[in-house]
Parts: sequence; structure tokens; C-alpha cells
Amino acid sequence: MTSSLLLVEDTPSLSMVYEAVLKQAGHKVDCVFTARDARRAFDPARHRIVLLDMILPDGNGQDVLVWIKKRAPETRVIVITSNGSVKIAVDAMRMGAVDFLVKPFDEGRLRNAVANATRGDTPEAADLATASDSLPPLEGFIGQSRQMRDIYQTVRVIGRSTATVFITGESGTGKEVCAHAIHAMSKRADGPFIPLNCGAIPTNLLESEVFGHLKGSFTGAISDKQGAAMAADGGTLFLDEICEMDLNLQTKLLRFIQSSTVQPVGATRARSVDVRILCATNRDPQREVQEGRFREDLFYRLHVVPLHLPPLRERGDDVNMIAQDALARFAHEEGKQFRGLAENVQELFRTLEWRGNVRQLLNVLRNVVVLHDGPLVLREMLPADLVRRAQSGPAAGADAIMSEDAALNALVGRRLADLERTFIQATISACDGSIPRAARMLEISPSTLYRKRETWERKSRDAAE
Ligand SMILES: Nc1ncnc2c1ncn2[C@@H]1O[C@H](COP(=O)(O)OP(=O)(O)OP(=O)(O)O)[C@@H](O)[C@H]1O
Repeated sequence: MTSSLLLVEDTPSLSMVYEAVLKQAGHKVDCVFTARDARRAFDPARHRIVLLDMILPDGNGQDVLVWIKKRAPETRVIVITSNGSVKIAVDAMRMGAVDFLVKPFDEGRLRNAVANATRGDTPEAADLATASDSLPPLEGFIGQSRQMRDIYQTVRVIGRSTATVFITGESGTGKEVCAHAIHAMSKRADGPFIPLNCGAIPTNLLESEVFGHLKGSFTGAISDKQGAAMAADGGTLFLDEICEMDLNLQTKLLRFIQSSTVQPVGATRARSVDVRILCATNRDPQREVQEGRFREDLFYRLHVVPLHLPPLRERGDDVNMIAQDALARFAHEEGKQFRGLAENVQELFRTLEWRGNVRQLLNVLRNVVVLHDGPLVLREMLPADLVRRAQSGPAAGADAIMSEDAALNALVGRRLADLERTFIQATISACDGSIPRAARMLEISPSTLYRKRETWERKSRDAAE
């Protein structure tokens, strides 16, 4: 039997265009317009590739996809979705679709998707093999847990779209790493990636950080300033801790998203920009909406594709993979001999709550490396409060807790800058990764803490490169 492509698209004009393009590319095409006809017409022996619109007049395409995959798992289904419904495409990929086309798409994209499906080498076909352990993590991520492999797969799919992504997850779970990975997978990868931490900037300065200002527009505006939105033109703007933005600025952000124009403070005219927005929060955004702290219309505008990063405690042995990598890096930077983690430390790491997640883990290891030497990280080298919190084992024996004198002696001879970093990081750790709480405890402003943390992270990155 000659093979043919089954095209399920209910808009007659679009169906005709797709059919013409595919015929020109040498394919035979059977066209149907409804879910019912798709089920009737589908013949596994004839239709090895199906192009399936997700919105049909008599049902939804997802049900047809499931129906087809049940009968003929080897059939390659390419789904068609409307602009803005990338989440549906992502779900369809999880259900076994090999590729997706977001309307409006051009002829070339249609031909390529079908050609790839015919050869069986769609990027997604490879991604579906993620299920196999072979797919490497995304840049910046370490970990092979099922939860994280799901994240890598989703990021690979949504990276190619232009949709806004709303990343949630506890503090230190890797939301910024994730945003960067989405940017790096996208067509904008050569454009700028501009991260902006809305929580780190005092409220009265945030508007000018986002949208820029003109010289003289307010006291202290001594020269024109380009905001993050303009700097991200042609690339990606990552708004971290978006829920910290006040309602007034949220309104301006909404206008920016709707109009794709930026109006710097003090300017009379708006300028067009082409920016993809990614945002993140460690709060529950729906609750923020319910409690009136976050505009509902902005939330729905941003919440096109939600992505939730699991806490470290749910990622199994990822914790020790990350720890091992960080240990090697920190030991190299500090000129220490550490080679690995003692067995009981690995066990402890697997059972800890890690309220500050990966960042807390990195801080703990940084402290250990600064204060001790290897070859192994031993349980007694860990901060006493961390060991005390552990649920398993005999917890903190009195021996494990250094006396104050011993602790002070261990510090003498170290550089003040290292001590400040170690001390601040230990405080953040003790506050479960919460910068605002740590700032209160240290009696300094959260923005100072954020700035210090960013400088350290940048230095570590530079040293690693
Ligand atoms: N899976 C991972 N593997 C290795 N390093 C990671 C991983 N996830 C996060 N990190 C590192 O942990 C630190 C915190 O990550 P990141 O800043 O992306 O977290 P976040 O969720 O954005 O935090 P916050 O909520 O405080 O803004 C960074 O140094 C990052 O490089």
C-alpha cells in the first residue's frame, strides 16, 4: 500500500494551503476536517505520519492523539497549535507527538517538520528518548533524576517557541539557570540575555531599571539610562522574583507586554522592542493573585507555559552529583586537596531538607572547603546546625559541634573577604536560603546581599571558565 499523510485541519483554507505545500514536496495527502473523520479515516498501514490540529470542531486533538498512539504507537504525529498555546504542544509531546507547529508557520517549517518525521530524526524523537538516560543535562544543570530529565525535555521543547515562560520553584532550585537554558535553546540565543532581580532593586528605582530613563527626569538622573527591556531587544528579558514588583509597575509591565513598546521614565514617546519574557518567583503566584498582590491579567499574560523546578530534596542522588562537581571546583579555586564525600556525608545529603536547595548545598561545600582540607569531606566538617537538623542518624553529637574558641582559631589567618563571604553564606543557609530574612538578621539591606551574592557567583563562574 502506498503511504500517505493524514492531515486533520478544520479550517478549509488552511487545509488547502498545507495540502498544496505537502503535495509539492512529493507527499500524498488525505484530508479530513473533524475528530470523528480522523478516527474513521486513520489507517495505521497507510498513515505513518499524521498532521493534527489540536482544536477541532467536534473534540480536541489531544484525544485523537491518544487514540492514534494507542492503536499505532509507531505513527508519527505532528501537532498544530495556535499561537500562545505552547503548553498544549508541550503536553502533546509528552503524550507522544514527535513535533509541533505553532500557527502561523511558514511553508519551510511545515516541509521540514514532515521531512524530519519521515526520516525519523526529529529533535523531539531524540528527546523522547530522554526517557533513556542518555540525553545530557542542559547547560548549567547537573542531575539525572526523573524530575530533572522531565525539565530538560520541556526546556528543549519550549526553548524553540517564543512563548512566555513562568518558572516557579523554591529559592535556589535553579530558576535562573533554567531561564538561561531556555534562552540558549531559542532562536534568540545570539541575542542578549538580560536577567533582572526585581527583589534586589529598591521599589523606587525598579521602573527605571526595567524601562530606563532620560537625563533630568528625576533627581539623580544625571544621564540617560537604557533599561533592561531595551537592552534585551532581540533577546530575552528574565524578570526574577517578579512577585516583588509593586502593582503600579505591574500595570506598566502589562502595557509593555501588550504593546511591545518601551517608554523610558521622562520620555514622551514609546519605542518598539522585540523581547521574549521569562519570569520566575519562589512564591505561589496564584496565591499572590488571590491575595491581590499580583495583577490577574498580568499573571495570565505571563503564565503561558508554567515550569516548576522541584526542590533538591525530591531529586534523589542529584544532590551528591552536584556536591561532587562543586567540591572539585571549589577545591581547585581554593588550592585544597578534596577528592570526594565520605559515605555517611552522602547519606546525610540525601536525607536533608535543603530548604535553600542547590544554593544552600553550594554554600555548605564552599564553607567546608574554605575551613578544612581533604581528601574527604567528613561529617564533622559540616556546619553544626546542618547536622543537627538531619533526621537520620545520631544527629549532632556534642563532639561534632566545634567550641566557639576552636571555631575562632580555625578562622585566624584567613582573608577578611573570604570570611565575610563564608559568614554571610552561612547566615543565608541558616535562614533556609531566604535573602530577606538573612538581611534582617545581619541588619543590612537585601539589595546589598543580592549584590554580594551576584558578585561571588560571577567570580566563581569566571574562575571556572
Ligand atoms: N541542577 C543544578 N546543577 C548545578 N548547579 C545548579 C543547579 N541548579 C542550580 N545550580 C546553581 O545553584 C545556584 C542557584 O541557582 P539559581 O540562581 O538559578 O536559583 P534560583 O532558583 O533562581 O534562586 P532564587 O530563587 O534565589 O533567585 C547557582 O549558583 C546555580 O548555578
